Amino acid sequence: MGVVALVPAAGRGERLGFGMPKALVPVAGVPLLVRAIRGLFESGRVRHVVVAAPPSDVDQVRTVTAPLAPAGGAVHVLAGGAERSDSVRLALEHALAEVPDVRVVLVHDAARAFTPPAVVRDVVDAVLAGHPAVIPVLPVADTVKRVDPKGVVVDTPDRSLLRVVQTPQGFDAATLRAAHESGLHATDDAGLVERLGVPVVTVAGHQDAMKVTTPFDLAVAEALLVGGTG
Ligand SMILES: Nc1ccn([C@@H]2O[C@H](COP(=O)(O)OP(=O)(O)OP(=O)(O)O)[C@@H](O)[C@H]2O)c(=O)n1
Ligand SMILES: C[C@](O)(CO)[C@H](O)COP(=O)(O)O
Repeated sequence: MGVVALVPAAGRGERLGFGMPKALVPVAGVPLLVRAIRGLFESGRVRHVVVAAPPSDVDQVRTVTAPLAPAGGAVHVLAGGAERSDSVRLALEHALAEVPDVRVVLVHDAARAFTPPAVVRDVVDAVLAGHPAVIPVLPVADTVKRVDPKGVVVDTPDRSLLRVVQTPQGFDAATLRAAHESGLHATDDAGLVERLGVPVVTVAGHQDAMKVTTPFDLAVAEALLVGGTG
């Protein structure tokens, strides 16, 4: 099937403030990165994962992730870059060079460690059905304002047309490669693809796929586990 998942995991986790790279922070004893990779493999759609690891922790990441791979698959680990987009680009280059017959590429934040495997399946299946770019999204629950640089409200966008964007984001391999070779900048990979004029379609995300960014998010993640849904 040729599905490879890139996992940017090289962030420092400064907003979490745990004193170690966020991907290695344990929740109930299991690092976020390990949970994220397990979810990808449990989807049944992914055999190869390429992790962009914190440069200081590449060997440790190799040790903890190697046993996670299913038969016939592998977890590849390399040093990530200065920005998330650099980490994704490095992982993509590695995947295209080292993993045979890559047709679909997922990009999945290690920080979205509790993403249900069903979301992974839905994204992969939509790409395999012919969509070049697919992202999981949620509706916006709050009223949203645009403000000017002084914080004065400019207007109130129609929130029925707004979505919160999660990962994994799925792409056909050629589309993602073109996006990362474009020299453009965006805060997510779909943002690069959009700017190439390629249509990006949405599937339903899940609240458990939240990005663990702050200590509050970590507390929510721990509560999810206690509640048995994480
Ligand atoms: N140079 C970077 C920066 C981020 N990431 C990854 O991109 C994902 C989303 O980034 P974010 O949640 O913002 O993580 P951090 O950059 O670690 O957060 P902070 O800004 O608080 O340091 C994370 O899995 C993170 O590890 C990465 O691979 N390489
Ligand atoms: C890719 C992403 O998780 C989609 O919501 C998000 O854009 C990552 O942003 P960050 O600022 O690099 O955490």
